[in-house]
Amino acid sequence: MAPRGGAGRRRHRPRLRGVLLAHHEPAGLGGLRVGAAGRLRRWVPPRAARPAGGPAAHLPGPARRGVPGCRADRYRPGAGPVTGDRPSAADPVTVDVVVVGSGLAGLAAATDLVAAGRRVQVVEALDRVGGRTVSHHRYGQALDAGGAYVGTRHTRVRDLAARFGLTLTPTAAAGATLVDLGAGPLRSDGTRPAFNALAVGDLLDRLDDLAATVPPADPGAAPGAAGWDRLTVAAWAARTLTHPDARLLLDLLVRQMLAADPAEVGLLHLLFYLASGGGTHYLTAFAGGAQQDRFTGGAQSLADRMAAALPRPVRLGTPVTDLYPDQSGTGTGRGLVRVVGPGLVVRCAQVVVAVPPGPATRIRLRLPGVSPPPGPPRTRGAAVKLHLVYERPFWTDAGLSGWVTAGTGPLRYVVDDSAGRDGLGVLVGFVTGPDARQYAALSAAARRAAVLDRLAGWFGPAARTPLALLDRDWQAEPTVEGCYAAVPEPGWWTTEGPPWSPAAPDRPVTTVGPVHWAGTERSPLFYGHLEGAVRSGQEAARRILAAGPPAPRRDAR
Ligand SMILES: Cc1cc2nc3c(=O)[nH]c(=O)nc-3n(C[C@H](O)[C@H](O)[C@H](O)COP(=O)(O)OP(=O)(O)OC[C@H]3O[C@@H](n4cnc5c(N)ncnc54)[C@H](O)[C@@H]3O)c2cc1C
Repeated sequence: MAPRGGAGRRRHRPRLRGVLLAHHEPAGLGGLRVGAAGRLRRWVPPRAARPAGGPAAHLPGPARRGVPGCRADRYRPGAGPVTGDRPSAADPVTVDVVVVGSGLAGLAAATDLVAAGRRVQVVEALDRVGGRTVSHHRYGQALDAGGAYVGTRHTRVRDLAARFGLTLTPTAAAGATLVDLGAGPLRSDGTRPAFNALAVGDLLDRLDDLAATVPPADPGAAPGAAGWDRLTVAAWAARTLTHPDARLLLDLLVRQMLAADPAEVGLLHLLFYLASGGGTHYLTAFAGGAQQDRFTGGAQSLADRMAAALPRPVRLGTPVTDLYPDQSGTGTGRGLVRVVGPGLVVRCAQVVVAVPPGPATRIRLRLPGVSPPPGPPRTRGAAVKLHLVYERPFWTDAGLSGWVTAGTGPLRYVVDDSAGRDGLGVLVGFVTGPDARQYAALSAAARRAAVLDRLAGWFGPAARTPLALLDRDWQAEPTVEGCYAAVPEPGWWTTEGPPWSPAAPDRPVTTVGPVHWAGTERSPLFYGHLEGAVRSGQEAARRILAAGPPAPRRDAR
């Protein structure tokens, strides 16, 4: 084994401590920071152009350089126990399982495999763990720039949180919410816009009734699947919903839940998502619903703790590029896989590829009989998440909860993530779908003006002077490609999906030979949620363990 902290070791340096956004933001959407004088400073360098060729050419420059955000010293970017500066190493390190990706799916798989005695190496493209969970700490408060909320039914995430000593904070909002459908804000006592109650009830019942006919494990088997898959949600609404309030609410729901335009989403995908996640009421509810709690110390703390508990440090800053059959082994060394990336060669019996569907297609599979990974190949989800930090939650003075639902962009949703009424005020905003694409194209000044003008219109002039305004564009993440989760093109489910069916030989499966695909997009339950990610990782580990103990390796180290 290569010595830890050898010549190639790059120590983690918290060079951007206190800075929210990372280097992989695109040109035109860097991190924004409001200075003491209230002026907004741009501090994130624009995205570098992609150089041609090179071992990691499939990732943009900043991703190869590594993205800061890792806080634990035991992660060793670009070095560590795996060794090697020798992609052709004749005698690379051998483990039982390599897990590609250190999001919650990969870490859940690694945690279970290690608990069962397997030697596991996690390899991560970025210089931090957590994937779509990223927490930043400002003014003593954790700000979740990615996945944040944990629902009452998200039992696997809750179990892991308890196991790793983490606490959850309820997100319940008190006070009136605002609804702005274009003619200025209206107060509402519920969390949903005060629409025509009959139209709303009818819409939600219809959606839930249709979703109840969609088996999450095989959406294509639903009686109406063929027609629903190619029909967009927008087309279905125009055809079926007569009340304008029902159409408007459906539009808002799709933008909120899927971060996509209803004209881009197939009806079957929406119904599957509802069936997978627990239905309209559960998915849109905070108290008692899918947004019941958030991690007190930030959602990334779960990934940080899971990674820190692994015997082998996560190998950071190393995008896996290829899976090769191992040619060097003899006897018991035969049948192994070589997992290769820049400066990385590791040999293993099994591989868990716990990366989102888009990036997964860029890992070259050179193993005989292993087909390209299944999964929605293209995604239409697009999200920018913002945090505005204020000296206090001043909106509560007016009896407001901090919640806003807007019919026009850029900010479609605002929620209150303040720790309490006596501390700092934290508003979280979401820009989704086509709004996110337009927002990302604006200059920094124009983005700031657009956000603060909107908030001032809802909460008054005090909204114009945040201590900090931070935004993160998930469209630009080369290791994710679309958020919150992959939204397949209309027609995908009945032609190529689902991405997990183990039974049907003519369909893609999540395990082919020694390769197991995981990630929230491989989970029939709670697809797109933290819970789906954990379940998929645990399922990959279960399949590996069910296959029996690893063969003894005379070359094992
Ligand atoms: C803005 C936003 C808000 C969200 N809000 C919520 C919420 O409130 N509640 C909720 O339940 N869910 C939410 N989600 C969704 C949730 O965050 C994801 O479902 C979940 O984190 C996905 O975990 P994963 O492990 O499947 O994938 P990821 O977290 O994407 O992890 C994949 C990892 O693989 C790495 N990787 C990619 N390619 C390679 C490679 N070639 N080699 C090595 N490593 C590679 C990536 O860098 C990444 O670390 C949100 C997501 C976003 C973006």
